[in-house]
Formats: sequence, structure tokens, C-alpha cells
Amino acid sequence: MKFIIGIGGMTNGGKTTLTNRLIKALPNCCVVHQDDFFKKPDQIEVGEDGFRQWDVITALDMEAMVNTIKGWQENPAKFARSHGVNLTVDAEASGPESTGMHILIVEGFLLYNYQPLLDVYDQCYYISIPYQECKQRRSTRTYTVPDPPGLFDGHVWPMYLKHRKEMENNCNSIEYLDGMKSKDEIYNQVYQSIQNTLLNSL
Ligand SMILES: Nc1ncnc2c1ncn2[C@@H]1O[C@H](COP(=O)(O)OP(=O)(O)O)[C@@H](O)[C@H]1O
Ligand SMILES: NC(=O)c1ccc[n+]([C@@H]2O[C@H](COP(=O)(O)O)[C@@H](O)[C@H]2O)c1
Ligand SMILES: [Mg+2]
Repeated sequence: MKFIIGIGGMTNGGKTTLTNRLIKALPNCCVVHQDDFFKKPDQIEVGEDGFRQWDVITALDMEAMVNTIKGWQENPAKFARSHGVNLTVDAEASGPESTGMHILIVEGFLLYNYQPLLDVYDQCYYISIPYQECKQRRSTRTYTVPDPPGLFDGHVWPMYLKHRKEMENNCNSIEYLDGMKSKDEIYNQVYQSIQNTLLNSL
């Protein structure tokens, strides 16, 4: 059986932190990070506002991301092996003879704003935090291309508001998480919720 979990959320909500804990705890669990699909800086459009437009879906190679997820769907055991994920004995077999449960976590800030991905998830989470907290956490981060002054208020936050509205219109099965809770609380909440869903689907 295969199960795909979306860990979405705004920038600095705590998606990667949560994901890294979940993949250690869940059996036969692979991960796809949306951040790995950012295009190169010279391929990122510069807007009329003068900022490189990082926080839009066209900044990402979404076709490549979809193909990576398809690769997992076609043969999760092979995908796990090639990504160094240890498998339980009953998940070792590839193809239809496999009896084990395989889990994929897809993690990123624009998971629910790309039509071809909307039907892929079996369970969807979205972490959010208030503006001030987001701005503060972001100011401590260094991306492969550091944020120029004014990017947060000029581009990151307005794009978040736009995408959030679109997402709320597209999806109605998202479980919203309060990113202001402690890392442990968020992890325990999501781990329990996944366990419940998996038990109910057996
Ligand atoms: N629940 C939390 N409470 C306080 N700080 C957190 C929490 N979760 C993550 N952080 C911190 O916020 C920053 C961004 O976390 P990260 O997991 O990289 O977010 P994202 O992947 O959503 O951008 C990091 O410094 C991380 O330690
Ligand atoms: N990974 C990169 O190459 C890169 C470059 C510039 C900005 N970013 C930022 O990454 C953010 C998304 O990642 P997080 O959700 O982990 O913060 C976006 O808000 C974007 O502005 C990433
Ligand atoms: Mg991250």
C-alpha cells in the first residue's frame, strides 16, 4: 500500500523541521523536498518591483517534481533503495508482490497551488505562523541566494497572501497546523494524526 502526505506551509512555518522528524519515525518513508526544484537564479524572472520572483510556481521546475513523485509511485521500493532509505522486510519486494506499506512525504511552500499535484496527496497539512514571527524567522535564514533588503514585505508576504487565498479555494481537505506551538507538540499532533489515518485505512 502507498500513502502520500503533503507537509505544506508558509516559508519558515517549520515544514522541514517537522518533515525531518517524521521521516525518522515512519517506516519505509521517503521524502521529496520542493526546495530541491528551484530553478537557477538566472532563470528566475525579475519583476516590475525589481525583485527576483522566487515565490511563484514558475520559479520551480514543477514537471521535474511531478516526475520524481511518479518515480516513487511506480516503484517505491526501488526509489527507497536509491535514496538510501532502509525498508522493512515486507516492504522489500518491488511491484505488485510487495505487501508492505510505503510512505512518501512531499514538503514545500507551494504544494497546493499546482493543479497536477492536487490529487496526489492522501493527507494534506499546512503550517502557518503570524506575519511578525514569519518575518523574524526569515531574517535569520540564509538561502542559496540571500534575501535582498525589502524582499519579505515586497514579494514574499504578498505572494503568500495570494497563494493562500488560491489554495483555500482549491482544496477543502487540508488540516491546518499552528506553527507557534512547540516543535514537539506539532510533531506529536501530526504523528498521531498520520497513525490514525493509516490504522483506519488498513
Ligand atoms: N515549532 C517551532 N517553534 C519555533 N521555531 C521553529 C518551530 N519550527 C521550526 N522553527 C524554526 O524556524 C526556522 C524555520 O524552520 P524550517 O523547518 O526550516 O521551516 P520551513 O521549512 O517551513 O521554511 C528554523 O530556525 C527552525 O528552527
Ligand atoms: N532554495 C533556493 O534556491 C532559494 C533561493 C532563494 C529563495 N528561496 C526561498 O525559499 C523559500 C521556500 O523555502 P522555505 O519554505 O523552506 O522557506 C521561498 O520563500 C523562497 O523565497 C529559496
Ligand atoms: Mg524548508
